[in-house]
Amino acid sequence: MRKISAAIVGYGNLGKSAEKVIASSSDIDLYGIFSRRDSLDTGSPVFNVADVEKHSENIDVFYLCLGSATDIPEMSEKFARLACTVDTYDNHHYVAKHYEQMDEIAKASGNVSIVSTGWDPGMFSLNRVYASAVLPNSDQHTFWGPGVSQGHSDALRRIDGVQKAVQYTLPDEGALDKARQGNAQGLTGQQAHKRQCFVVADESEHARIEKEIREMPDYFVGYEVEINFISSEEFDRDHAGMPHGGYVITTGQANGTQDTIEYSLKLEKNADFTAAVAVAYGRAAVRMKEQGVSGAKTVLEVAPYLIHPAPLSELISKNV
Ligand SMILES: NC(=O)C1=CN([C@@H]2O[C@H](COP(=O)(O)OP(=O)(O)OC[C@H]3O[C@@H](n4cnc5c(N)ncnc54)[C@H](OP(=O)(O)O)[C@@H]3O)[C@@H](O)[C@H]2O)C=CC1
Ligand SMILES: N[C@@H](CCCC(=O)C(=O)O)C(=O)O
Repeated sequence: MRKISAAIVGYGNLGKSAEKVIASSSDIDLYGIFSRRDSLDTGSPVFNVADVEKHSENIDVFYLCLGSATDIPEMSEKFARLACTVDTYDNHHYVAKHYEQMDEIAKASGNVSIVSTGWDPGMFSLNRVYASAVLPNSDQHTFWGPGVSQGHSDALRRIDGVQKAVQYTLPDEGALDKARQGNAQGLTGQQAHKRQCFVVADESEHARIEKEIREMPDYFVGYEVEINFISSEEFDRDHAGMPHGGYVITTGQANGTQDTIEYSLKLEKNADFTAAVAVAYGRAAVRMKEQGVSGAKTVLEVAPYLIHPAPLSELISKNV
């Protein structure tokens, strides 16, 4: 069978992880990496994003490993005109708008754009829907962390004057217990998490940067936010890891009897897992296009077998 020809767009944490996942996927070849920078520290072919049209005939799917805060809204449409795309866009507030915009372009170009893959949105979205479908009057809560949110860290790094930054999402353990016991009705995500930031910047910029963080909609407004300015040395020493994870907890009743559904992830490196999910969805994008589908799709609309490298018959006999 012909291998899928894939390209990575953006070579940050996610792009680097996607490169490794593709290298270990026997059905996918990496055509190259498109970046806004001219040179990257990689053995893979590197091209400038400005030249993408020259290469697009050779590419089945673009993995858009770009930041959600500003890159995806500004750059994703161009790639959907050229081939299938997969992204991990995670600003929940604007997912529906992003989906609509990508749908229009992907339909017009005859491609499939799978939006907002990864784990949240992504695997957690699937689990929220599976659980609420079978327990319709349930109480459902999502908890993240403790761990590094790449989306929030990227948003911090987009602030003028920020040299390095990371954001840890810290769940309220008491709220987590209450959700497991079915006693957390009305609890919001903002009440259940604290956002802890470590930022490297010139001292003269601290006050302005702190204000911009606290006033950033969708990412920080409404949360308890802790901001720590630290030295570049301390940052490199203490904040190199990228663990994360979390839970989707659903409690409710089926026919008057009590049920709890819990899906959990414990990730040593957020970027590696997120890339693994995105790369799997690239398979689905290419297969759906071959089946005559076009337009944008969320993970809710992609049949599970389409993301798996094994044939459907094998999956049925082993797993059903
Ligand atoms: N849905 C989900 O579950 C998840 C989603 N995500 C999403 O993934 C997005 C990307 O995260 P992440 O990879 O950590 O973000 P990064 O900040 O590491 O990378 C974002 C972009 O910045 C550019 N960049 C990276 N490093 C440098 C550098 N040293 N100098 C200049 N530019 C650089 C790259 O583009 P270029 O090569 O063009 O310069 C890259 O594509 C997040 O915004 C988040 O929304 C992440 C985890 C989970
Ligand atoms: N989209 C997240 C993954 C989900 C965790 C999360 O949303 C958070 O920590 O706030 C990320 O970018 O790391």
